[in-house]
Amino acid sequence: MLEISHVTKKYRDKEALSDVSLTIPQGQIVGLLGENGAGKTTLMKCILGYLRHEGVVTLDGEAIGPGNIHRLSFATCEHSFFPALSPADHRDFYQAHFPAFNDRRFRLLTEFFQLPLHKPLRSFSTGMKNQLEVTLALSQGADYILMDEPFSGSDLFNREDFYRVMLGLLSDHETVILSTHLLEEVKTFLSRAVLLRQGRLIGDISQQEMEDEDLVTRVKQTYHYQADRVRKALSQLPDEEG
Ligand SMILES: Nc1ncnc2c1ncn2[C@@H]1O[C@H](COP(=O)(O)OP(=O)(O)OP(=O)(O)O)[C@@H](O)[C@H]1O
Repeated sequence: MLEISHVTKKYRDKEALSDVSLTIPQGQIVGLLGENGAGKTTLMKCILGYLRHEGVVTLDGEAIGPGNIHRLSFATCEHSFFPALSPADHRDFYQAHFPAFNDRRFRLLTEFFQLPLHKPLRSFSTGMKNQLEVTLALSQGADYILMDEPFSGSDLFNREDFYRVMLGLLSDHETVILSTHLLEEVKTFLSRAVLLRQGRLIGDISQQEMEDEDLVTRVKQTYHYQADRVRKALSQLPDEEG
């Protein structure tokens, strides 16, 4: 059980997270949703202990630290790997550091994404780098897998097929916390959707609620989506551009 209690994070005078509390049991696929700048990445980094913050994050009652950090993995869209090393080099590094590393899963996912195993990452496209991030996060042997917009740069077919492969791979004790803007694509398989706005937790939607009401409609209502903002923007164009 991951427990986030009263987490507040300030970057100088900017409050990026305000008193966020959330309990995430094992086995859920949690969508972390919110507008640009809502605090999704910041929350993931606070969970992982990468950022100093107020409040407490615990895993099965223990603060996140050297004794349990291996139980969390992170696929970041900021790219965390060594550009001169290949996927195979990264696999060796992970195998040496994470006793529960799942090599079968690594091979399956690198084959699925058709990632060249022996080329340095500097020769990879953005989508390929993200795919390796996801592959390693899912192969580490963690039971809380955090993914921050993992599909940016991946084409539609790779994303849709990947969701299916991921759902087939995950075991009951694995939890995925997935930050994404691709609501339409993920709404069918989320077990829960957590909504952030301006650093505050403003919604926690269960699977049952998502079955009762379309997630995209609910999100638009929650964020007071301004349906006429496109018309307003276009109406400000001079005639010759319109
Ligand atoms: N290193 C930083 N220094 C100062 N402010 C920051 C820093 N990182 C993030 N912020 C601010 O904190 C807020 C939350 O940012 P964060 O990256 O967590 O949002 P996000 O929900 O992940 O956004 P996006 O969907 O655009 O990736 C934003 O206002 C952002 O400008």
